[in-house]
Parts: sequence; structure tokens; C-alpha cells
Amino acid sequence: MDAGDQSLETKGDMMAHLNVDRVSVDIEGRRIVNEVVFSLERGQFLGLVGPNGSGKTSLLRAIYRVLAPRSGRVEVAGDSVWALSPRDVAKRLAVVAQERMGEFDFTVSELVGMGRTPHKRLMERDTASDFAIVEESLRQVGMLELRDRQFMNLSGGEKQRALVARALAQQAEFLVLDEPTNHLDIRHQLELLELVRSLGVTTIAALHDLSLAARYCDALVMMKDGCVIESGSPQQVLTAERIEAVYGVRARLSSSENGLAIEYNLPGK
Ligand SMILES: Nc1ncnc2c1ncn2[C@@H]1O[C@H](COP(=O)(O)OP(=O)(O)OP(=O)(O)O)[C@@H](O)[C@H]1O
Repeated sequence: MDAGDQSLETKGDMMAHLNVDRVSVDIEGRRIVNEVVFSLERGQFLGLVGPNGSGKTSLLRAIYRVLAPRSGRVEVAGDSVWALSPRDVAKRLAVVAQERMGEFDFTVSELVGMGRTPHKRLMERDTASDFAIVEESLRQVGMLELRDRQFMNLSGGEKQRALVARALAQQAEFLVLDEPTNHLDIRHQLELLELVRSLGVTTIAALHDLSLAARYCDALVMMKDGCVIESGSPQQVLTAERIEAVYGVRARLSSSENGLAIEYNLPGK
């Protein structure tokens, strides 16, 4: 999806790794996601941006098979996620969701080990390979030293990194991240986004920081009121006019060493 490529805006692509084709979600009779269309190639990192309540989480939940769409299709490598079993979806798609910040009564290692579950038979013991994968996943998020701590006693940012490690241990071909940088300090935000990029795994992430989204994502989908306002390369999507129309803030964009710097102001200031 290079700049100027219109494929995100047109009808879903059968050959794409992720194909979201006219997906609508209704909750309690209200349209929350409205006819969303985009597709994503294998290995690409797509950022889903938009103000609070614009439908990002609801769209992601429809993609990872938790919230049934009212209409439309979500396909991973050509297979409808709603035609697959939850277990088969979990083999192919790893999720770090906002609602998973709960109070798990497990150690960090045990939690990350749960990422291996979709690959195992019922009651099958962990193998040396499972332990090695868990260890590597903990190392990748800088959590090796905290492996024996209780998950529920971790700080918000440590919990978030443990949940990312669990998703890595799942070794899925597809990653879905809902505000993965939530709770993370600046260093850990950069480390996490660098890590996701370096994995080369097809990824869709809801992100609030537009500069970070521009820096790390191959493509952006910007939503407002459940609709896609624009999609394409970060340069194409992030303009001062569009940010003002969607977020209601004045934005001054300038290029910086690392991509895009954005200065925001309330209207009239
Ligand atoms: N279970 C639910 N019951 C009622 N309304 C819901 C439910 N889930 C979401 N909504 C509503 O749907 C709209 C979209 O919410 P959603 O969480 O998808 O937005 P979002 O873009 O992820 O927001 P944020 O950036 O604040 O996380 C909101 O108005 C929200 O209140």
C-alpha cells in the first residue's frame, strides 16, 4: 500500500492477508461500525486511528471474532473468521485487547505460557519447545526478570508487556493490538512498536498517538463515528485539515528526523 494506492478504499481484496469487506456492527440497535472496507497485505502494519468512541475497538472485536458483525465479512488469508472455530482463529490470530487487563491469579510465565494453548491438545504438557518460546517472548518484551512475579501485582505497563509476550508466544501469523502502548512509558512505547515492526508479522493496531502511528505503520485507517474517513499511507491520511475535521483540534504538521511532528491546539487558541 504505497502512497496513492487506492486499494484500501476500494472493495476488499481476495488475495489480501486481512480483508475487511463492508463490515457493520450494531450494539443495542445503534450502528457503531459502518460499512468499513480495507485490506492489508502480508507483513504490513496497519494503524487504526480516530477519536474516542469512533468504533476502533468494536471493529477490532469483529475482526478477532468476539463481536459478530451485523453484515460484511472479515477474512484472514481468504478464510472468513466467523466460519472458523475460536481455537482455529486463536492459532492464526493473537490479540492484545483492552479488556484483558484483569486480575489473573498467575505468574507472568504461566500467563505467557497460555499463548501456547491453541497449539496443544487438551491436557497436553508443555514441551521444551514451549518453554523456549515463552522464554524468548519474555525476553523480547524485556520481562525475563519478572517471570516469577504474580501478574496481578504488576504495574499497568508491566501487565501490558506481559500480555504482548503472551501474544508473541502464540506465534500467530496475525497480530491484533488494541492500544498496545496504553500504560507504557515513552521508552517502552518505542520498544514495543520497534518490536512489532521487526517481527514482520501482519499487524493491525488501534493507536492514539498519530506521530507514532505515522512513524511505525505502513498504512493508516482513520475512523470517525464508525465510518472510515480516509485510508492509505500515513502521509496521505494525516493532513492538518483532516485532523481538524476528525478530532476538532488545530494541528501543525512538520517533518522531523523520525518522520512526522504534530503540534496540537484547541480551536481559537
Ligand atoms: N457493549 C457496549 N454497549 C453499549 N455501547 C457500546 C458498547 N461497546 C461500545 N459501545 C459504544 O460504541 C461506540 C464505539 O466504541 P469503541 O470502544 O468501539 O470506540 P473506540 O474508537 O475504540 O474508542 P476509544 O478510543 O475511546 O477506546 C462508543 O460510543 C461506545 O460507547
